[in-house]
Amino acid sequence: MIQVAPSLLAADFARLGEEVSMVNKSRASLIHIDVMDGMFVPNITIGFPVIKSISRIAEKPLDVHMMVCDPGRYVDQVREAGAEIMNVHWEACTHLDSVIRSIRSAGMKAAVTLNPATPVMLLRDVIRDLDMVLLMSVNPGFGGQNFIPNTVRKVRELRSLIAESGSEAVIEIDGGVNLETAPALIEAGADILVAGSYVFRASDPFKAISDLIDLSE
Ligand SMILES: O=C(CO)[C@@H](O)[C@H](O)COP(=O)(O)O
Ligand SMILES: [Fe+2]
Repeated sequence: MIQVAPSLLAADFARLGEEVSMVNKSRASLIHIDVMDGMFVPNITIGFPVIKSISRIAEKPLDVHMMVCDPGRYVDQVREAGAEIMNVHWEACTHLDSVIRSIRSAGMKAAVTLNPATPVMLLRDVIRDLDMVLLMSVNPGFGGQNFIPNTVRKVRELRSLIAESGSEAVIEIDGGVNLETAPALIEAGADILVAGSYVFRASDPFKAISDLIDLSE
């Protein structure tokens, strides 16, 4: 069954506690948190003090998506903030193998994210060391963008790479996910769908999460 990770980027930050409580009570599997530094991507979002506060009330594991330059600098801070999964961009790491090792040594699950223009095959030599691969289905930096259809082909390619290599990595997709774009992703082999605007702009966010999960039944 498909899993859903609501992205808090689309939440109302003035009511962040209530939004996290909503996710706690929903059928979502993870809480997705987008950290942006204004360098790797043009936008700036939230940092460690906010993640720490979220982790105090969150009843689902925190999936922290680091859209920052040289994310290996922050492994200890991400762990101390309460993350279970640390997602780093392939494009932001000069020494990716070493960053993956330090994330796992810190006791977190290691995830690598690929931008839409970054080929799946570039993960061939690290795929067995990953717990998750996140494919961006929009260019990172902002919520509410349109889904890039080529992602579906990348999911299939990644599914084959995982099978051939004997990796246990799960496939997460992020950007423009909704009831129209999700079916092809599920069919292609995605495991987890991140959804921001689709969930938090819905009149009934609980139902929105449930409807996405029910697509895979
Ligand atoms: O990482 C990002 C954007 O860079 C995402 O996690 C967005 O927050 C997804 O938002 P929607 O496209 O679902 O509105
Ligand atoms: Fe994200």
